[in-house]
Amino acid sequence: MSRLPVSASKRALSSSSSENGQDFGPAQKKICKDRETVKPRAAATIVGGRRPAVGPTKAPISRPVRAGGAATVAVGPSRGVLKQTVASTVPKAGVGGATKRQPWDLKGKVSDMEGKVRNFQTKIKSVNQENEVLKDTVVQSHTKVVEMEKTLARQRNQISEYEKELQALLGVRDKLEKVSGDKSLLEKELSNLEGKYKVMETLRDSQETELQTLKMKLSVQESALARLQTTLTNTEEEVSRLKDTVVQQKDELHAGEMERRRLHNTIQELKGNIRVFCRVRPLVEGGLSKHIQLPASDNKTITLAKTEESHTGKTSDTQKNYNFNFDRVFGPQASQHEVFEEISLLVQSALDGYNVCCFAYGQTGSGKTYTMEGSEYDDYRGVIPRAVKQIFRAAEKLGAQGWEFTFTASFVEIYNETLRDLLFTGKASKRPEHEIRKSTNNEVTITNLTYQKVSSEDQVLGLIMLANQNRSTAQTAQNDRSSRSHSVFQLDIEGVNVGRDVKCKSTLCLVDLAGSERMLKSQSQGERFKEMTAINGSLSNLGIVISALANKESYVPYRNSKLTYLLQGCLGGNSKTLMFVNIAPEPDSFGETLNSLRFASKVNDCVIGTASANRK
Ligand SMILES: Nc1ncnc2c1ncn2[C@@H]1O[C@H](COP(=O)(O)OP(=O)(O)OP(=O)(O)O)[C@@H](O)[C@H]1O
Repeated sequence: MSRLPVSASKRALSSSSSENGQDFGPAQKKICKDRETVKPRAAATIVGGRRPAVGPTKAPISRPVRAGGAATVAVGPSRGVLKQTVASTVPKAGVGGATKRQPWDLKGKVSDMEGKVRNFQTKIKSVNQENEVLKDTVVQSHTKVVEMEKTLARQRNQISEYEKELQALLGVRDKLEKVSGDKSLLEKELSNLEGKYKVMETLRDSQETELQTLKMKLSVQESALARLQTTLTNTEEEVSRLKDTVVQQKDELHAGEMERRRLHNTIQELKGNIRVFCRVRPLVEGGLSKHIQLPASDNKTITLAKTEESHTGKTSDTQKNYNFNFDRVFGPQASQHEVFEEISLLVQSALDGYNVCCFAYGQTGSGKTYTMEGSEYDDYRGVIPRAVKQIFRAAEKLGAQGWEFTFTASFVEIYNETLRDLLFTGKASKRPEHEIRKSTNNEVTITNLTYQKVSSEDQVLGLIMLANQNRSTAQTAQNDRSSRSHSVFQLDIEGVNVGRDVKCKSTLCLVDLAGSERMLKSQSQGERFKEMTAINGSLSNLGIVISALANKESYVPYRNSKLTYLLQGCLGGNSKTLMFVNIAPEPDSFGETLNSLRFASKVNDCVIGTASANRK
């Protein structure tokens, strides 16, 4: 039998049956009573929280169970209950069929059939009731489903909101993590800063202590300063007095300096504006040969003694003496220092504004270069380096009196009447030619020559070395060239005393002449002859010029040789001249020595006019 809800016709059948209640009698009433009692029993089943033991109830009843709740429980009476109810209403004998009707017992059979019909009707009723209950349950369940869907939708909305919130919270968490990272960094920094702060505090404390100490010192020094200021005021007054004195003394000093120059010059004039010193070189093995005699008591005389053998042998050998007097004669033992002492006064004159010329004359190997240049070792330095040293030292001292000096150096060689710049540093192929020029104010200059400004002794010594290199290069090309050429070192000196408006200008000229030995014309040829002619010409012209100056002749043949032309400014009226005559002591040099001494003696006899300083 179907448990689906009973169709309307069946329900009508059932209700009609019910309306015709008399068909069922008390049994029908019992069923109705049962229906009233069903609900409380179903409710009792709910209390247990378990599905009621209704037995084979199928889909229509069981579906609402999914929702759980009271609807599921209010299923209505179980079939067991119904069966029990029906069974109790049907008389056992008729229904059970235990007793088989006789074929003829039609009445009995009808009665059984009626009993069966009643049973079925009761069942139908019960099912209908059950269906009603189920319908209610379905409606309730549906309502609940709708509510639950709404709830579900709300909850979904809520969940999505929660999810959004969660997303937002995740962002917050990231930020929080970052902030916590920053925080730990800041904490570290803070701890560093705290450490530094502590150090600073310690430092501050120590500095405060130091400050206190300094304040104390300051107050002590302030009182000292006050005392010093008083002293300073007194000292300033004293200084001002002293300054006046210094100015006065400077004036006196300047006057004294001018007086010194005047007296110095007077002494030089008294000594003669041209002086001749004789210097005798030692023999190679040391000492002196017999033919040269230097009286011990006197350092101004030299005697050349010549022994002439008797030709006949009957008479004894005769000795002929040649005596010469000079301003000074230096023996073979004389040191470079001793020699320079004698001419240092002349060097001083150069700074005072007088032209000074110093030259060495003598045969080859007699010691001219040794006298003028010497060697690089201090004790053996010659006239040129010593003069330079003296000049720079004296200039420095005069600086304290307001003098300022400028120095210009040049170094020239005269070989075969040709000029050669010994300070030239360019290529040999580009060596320029030189000419001597005389300006309108009688100043002699050489074209294309190196005029080097110098301000120290070392600088000049460097130039002398350069000149020697240039000379030795030429020497390699021609043997003994240096012996056959004149070398002229010139230092132009310009001084100015700005405060006193005084100027001076002079030239110190130091000359190493070519060897003066004479050669027989028959012995010299070609270049040698030319050289000899040039040397002899220039040296003899030097003698002629000095002699002309001494005799105050109207014409002085300066231009007859390059040497005298170049030395024009340093010879004559406005200059002081010193000549070294160098002597070789070997007996075989006797002739040349005699010639040299004779030449020097002539020069020594000359008195060249009175020198006047080049002052403006
Ligand atoms: N007074 C002296 N004391 C010691 N040695 C000297 C003296 N004079 C010269 N001599 C030495 O004699 C040698 C020749 O001297 P020096 O070269 O100066 O002669 P010189 O006249 O310049 O010759 P030259 O004309 O060839 O240049 C050198 O070795 C030098 O050192």
